[in-house]
Amino acid sequence: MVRTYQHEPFTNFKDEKNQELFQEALSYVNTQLGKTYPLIINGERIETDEKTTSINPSNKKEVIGYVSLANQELAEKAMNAALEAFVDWKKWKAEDRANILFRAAAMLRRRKHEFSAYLVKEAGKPWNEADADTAEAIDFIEYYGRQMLELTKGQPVNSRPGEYNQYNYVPLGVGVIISPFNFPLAIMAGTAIAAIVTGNTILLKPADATPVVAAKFVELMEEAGLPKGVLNFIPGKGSIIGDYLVEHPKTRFVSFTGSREVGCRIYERAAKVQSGQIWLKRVIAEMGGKDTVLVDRDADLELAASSIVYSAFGFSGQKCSAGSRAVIHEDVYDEVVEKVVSLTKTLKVGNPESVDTYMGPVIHQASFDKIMKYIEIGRTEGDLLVGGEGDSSNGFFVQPTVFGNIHQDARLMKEEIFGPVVAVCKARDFDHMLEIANNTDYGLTGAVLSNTRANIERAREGFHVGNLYFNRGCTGAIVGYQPFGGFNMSGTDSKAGGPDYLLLHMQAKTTSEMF
Ligand SMILES: NC(=O)c1ccc[n+]([C@@H]2O[C@H](COP(=O)([O-])OP(=O)(O)OC[C@H]3O[C@@H](n4cnc5c(N)ncnc54)[C@H](O)[C@@H]3O)[C@@H](O)[C@H]2O)c1
Ligand SMILES: N[C@@H](CCC=O)C(=O)O
Repeated sequence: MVRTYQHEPFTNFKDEKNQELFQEALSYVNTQLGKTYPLIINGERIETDEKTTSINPSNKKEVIGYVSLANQELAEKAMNAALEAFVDWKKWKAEDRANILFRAAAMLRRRKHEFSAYLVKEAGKPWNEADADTAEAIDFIEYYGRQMLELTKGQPVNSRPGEYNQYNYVPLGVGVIISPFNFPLAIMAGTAIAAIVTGNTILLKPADATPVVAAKFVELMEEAGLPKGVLNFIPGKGSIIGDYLVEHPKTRFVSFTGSREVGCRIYERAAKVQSGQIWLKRVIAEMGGKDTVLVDRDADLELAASSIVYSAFGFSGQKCSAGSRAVIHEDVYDEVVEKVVSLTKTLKVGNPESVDTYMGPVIHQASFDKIMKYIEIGRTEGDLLVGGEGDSSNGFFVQPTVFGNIHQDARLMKEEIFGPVVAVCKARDFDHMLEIANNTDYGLTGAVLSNTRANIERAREGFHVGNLYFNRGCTGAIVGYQPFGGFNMSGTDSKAGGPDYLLLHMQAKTTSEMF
């Protein structure tokens, strides 16, 4: 019997033994840099002339790997491979599919630090963030494997005398999985695995900046026993193969995680029924956020300050869940801001290969430029309290930045920056705090620091986000504990790591037999 799901514990890097092991993993990954990675279509390795160079965002000169890029012809080849593989894979027993996942999870657990070390090098994640990303990937695999074992039983329905009714779930078909750079292992693996364990076959297009860790994961899934053609690995440019596959008449569903701009584009294009298409495509789209930490007048102010700081600056603010705005009751505003500023000043920014680095780089030049542009906007919209500087000479480093006295309707309060910048806004009372909390197009995460039960209950009902946290920060959802996904322009609220997630990859079939 499969043991009960429990989330993968995080590594304690205060323990010197763990530090040594992680250092060894980094050294090993250093010996692996600069390799080339092919597409994998129906198990066949295909090298293309056009390749993307994946670099270390902390050190632009360091190449993590060269990764082949698919064109439309190869995307078509991958589609055909996935269509063919679907014929057999959909008939596999759920237990057999789940067992491949459980094996993969065990293998990934054994190579945990190695995968995390790739995340340090390719995504610029500090050790603890990399470790959490790998742990979450393991969690998704373990959790979805178990969910499938339940879902395969179907749901009970009533039958009249002489009749036998059944209600079961069947897979959809070929899915296109498009993943973002910021959880290059967890979200890539979680979205891919959910589609596969439910009996679909997939085309996996990883993020442009982080294809190597995805390639390593695909290799691992092959080693775990995944049959050829079930997972086809096709890195490529969104504008070339992304649009092509989203519009393809044989695409049955698209599972996208990324920006609002691209998500909306996919949603619109997938909705158009193409010639030869015999279904309405499903789209799972998990998009951006503009997430808020609210601080009530009676909150624990130390906890409030640390919740603001760690929600804003974890992984350099590059989380859809990042607390990029703080709304503070006017009675405690000055005190909380002072604590936020002094805590921010203690954060060590630098190369994430060093164990004591709190914040590494942002992902690439375009991101660096965008964040620096928002810092300029912030200077005109409020008071720069700390940070504000960036240096992209060797890597893409931006100092953790806090702006105070930002008006509730300022751009810094409304637009996703996706970097280490937090806007702080003063509120008159709890009503005003809730009004500000709901004043964006997004609805992903939020946190409320309060010791007033009535206010907590009002927020529970009236703070319109998919993931709402009380007396803690607004990042760090755990698979199976805090299913994750947002409202409004944050996406389709798919709730990754939740009990309903796999159903999005299946359709229900009713059968009724007369005896
Ligand atoms: N809601 C969530 O669960 C969640 C989780 C992680 C990240 N995000 C969001 O993701 C964004 C950051 O990630 P990103 O910068 O990688 O996002 P992005 O939208 O730039 O890219 C995401 C993926 O879409 C692909 N893509 C680009 N153009 C495409 C097209 N025309 N057709 C198909 N695919 C295309 C990219 O190559 C990449 O693989 C942020 O907005 C963040 O909030 C959301
Ligand atoms: N699930 C992650 C965020 C994923 C998006 O970037 C969290 O809860 O912090």
